[in-house]
Amino acid sequence: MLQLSAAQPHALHDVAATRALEAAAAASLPAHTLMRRAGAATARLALALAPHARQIWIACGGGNNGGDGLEAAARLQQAGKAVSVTWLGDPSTTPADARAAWQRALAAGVPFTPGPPADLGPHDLCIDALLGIGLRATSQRGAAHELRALLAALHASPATLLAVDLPSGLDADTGQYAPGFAPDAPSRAARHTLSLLTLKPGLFTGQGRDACGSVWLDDLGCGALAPAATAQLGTQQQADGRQAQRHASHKGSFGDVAVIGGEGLSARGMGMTGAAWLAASAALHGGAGRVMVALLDEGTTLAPPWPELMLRRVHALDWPQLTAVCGCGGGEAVRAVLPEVLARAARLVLDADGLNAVAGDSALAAALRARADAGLSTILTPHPLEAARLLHCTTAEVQADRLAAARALAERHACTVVLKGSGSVTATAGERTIVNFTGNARLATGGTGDVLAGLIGARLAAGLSPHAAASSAVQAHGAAADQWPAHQALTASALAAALQ
Ligand SMILES: NC(=O)C1=CN([C@@H]2O[C@H](COP(=O)(O)OP(=O)(O)OC[C@H]3O[C@@H](n4cnc5c(N)ncnc54)[C@H](OP(=O)(O)O)[C@@H]3O)[C@@H](O)[C@H]2O)[C@@H](O)CC1
Ligand SMILES: [K+]
Repeated sequence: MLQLSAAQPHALHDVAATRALEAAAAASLPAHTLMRRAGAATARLALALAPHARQIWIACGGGNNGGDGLEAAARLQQAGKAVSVTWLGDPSTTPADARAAWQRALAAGVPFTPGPPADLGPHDLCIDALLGIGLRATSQRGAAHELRALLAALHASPATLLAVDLPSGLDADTGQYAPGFAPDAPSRAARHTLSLLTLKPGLFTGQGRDACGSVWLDDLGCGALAPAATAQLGTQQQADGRQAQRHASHKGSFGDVAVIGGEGLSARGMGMTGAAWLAASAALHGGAGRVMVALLDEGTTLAPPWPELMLRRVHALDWPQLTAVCGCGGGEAVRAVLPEVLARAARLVLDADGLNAVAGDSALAAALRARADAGLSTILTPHPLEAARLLHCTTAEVQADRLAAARALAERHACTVVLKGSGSVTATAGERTIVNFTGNARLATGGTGDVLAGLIGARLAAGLSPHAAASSAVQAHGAAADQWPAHQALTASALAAALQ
């Protein structure tokens, strides 16, 4: 068993791949072995998480996820713990593995109760074994009401919560709760999830991170049988331009980045030059050799906030040599320069208002699509609303399946897509989709998206492939936030300066 960290990448398997592994493993092992291992792993983690728990309440559903809970109950009872189980199953209809586990729990003397003990406290433990990967949009046997009542009790309890396989009601593929399953309020209790056999993508994106808390994996001894991963959690740390180059380097060795954005105050009375400066600062601190800034503020001449930055007009950019980061604070002014940017930038990171402009203009969308045919690389960095505009759907539809949305965008525009949000997703056609595991809610502050765009630009300029540049920058950006001192405000400009 291991506790997940961002230190190394992990394979992710969707439900179909996990089911295939489960079938292959079950076929090669004596009956009930997998569930016994699952129950043993759950009991082991329960004892490690709450060694002094006075009470352990296990809520078990009528399927095999409930069977895992029953198996754990038997073991915890044998270990001398005060366990109680609420089981929604029916011995005549429950799957064979779960029925065997129920019999073992009965034989071990586990007490069965209709609901949770009245006085569960913060030092106690609840185990959520209501629903695993067998979640369906609607239940067929009508136990749904009872199940939701037990889930509400788990969510409201002050006790540490350990979810078996995944938090009940969470879709393992998408990271979205099925309707009616999400907690009413964020929990203050500690949360852990013990993923069994495989790690599923839904644990790490959308609502998954908040639902799961700390994630643990036990492959039940079947890791060697695992099929090809369907996605990947995290990525290898990539050497950026500075580390990859030889001692005899010069500023041209690390690539040029040109940030194009920052609508001026005079255009519509809303100055957005800060976004361009932030992206430029991130590119500079992220290792770019030279950083140019082309502000969309015709008529105004501003001194750059750092002397290393070079001001340019868009028409004076040396397109074949540079990586363009376009759109940060671009407002409406970016629309006018996009035809040239899309046609000429050798490498392009398109962000924010650049994406909105493409979403609303079929000629720009066609120009974006044509870049791939011309051998020009492009990375799009939408947040969910921008992705929805590009896909001509709602934000809720994007969030309903973030991996699918990122893949659809990558396919449609023949480029790399970073779909931002909790568990950012990097997708490129023909590459393994990567779900990011770094970052936290402190990044939800103005300007951090501009910083990310600039950092991606620096890595693309340094020669990484679009997929590697995007995924490694997302990981480094999140890691910088994870390492941020608790007592220090996280601002986008400080984040840009702290990038490595
Ligand atoms: N077999 C093995 O060897 C291994 C299996 N493993 C474990 O099995 C888990 C998968 O088990 P599974 O396939 O039985 O599905 P599971 O997650 O228990 O859900 C089915 C139950 O949920 C119910 N239900 C569904 N939707 C509902 C809804 N919307 N609202 C309300 N109820 C709903 C459904 O009720 P029904 O709709 O049939 O009335 C049925 O009772 C997996 O996650 C892992 O933990 C591991 O131990 C590895 C070895
Ligand atoms: K569960």
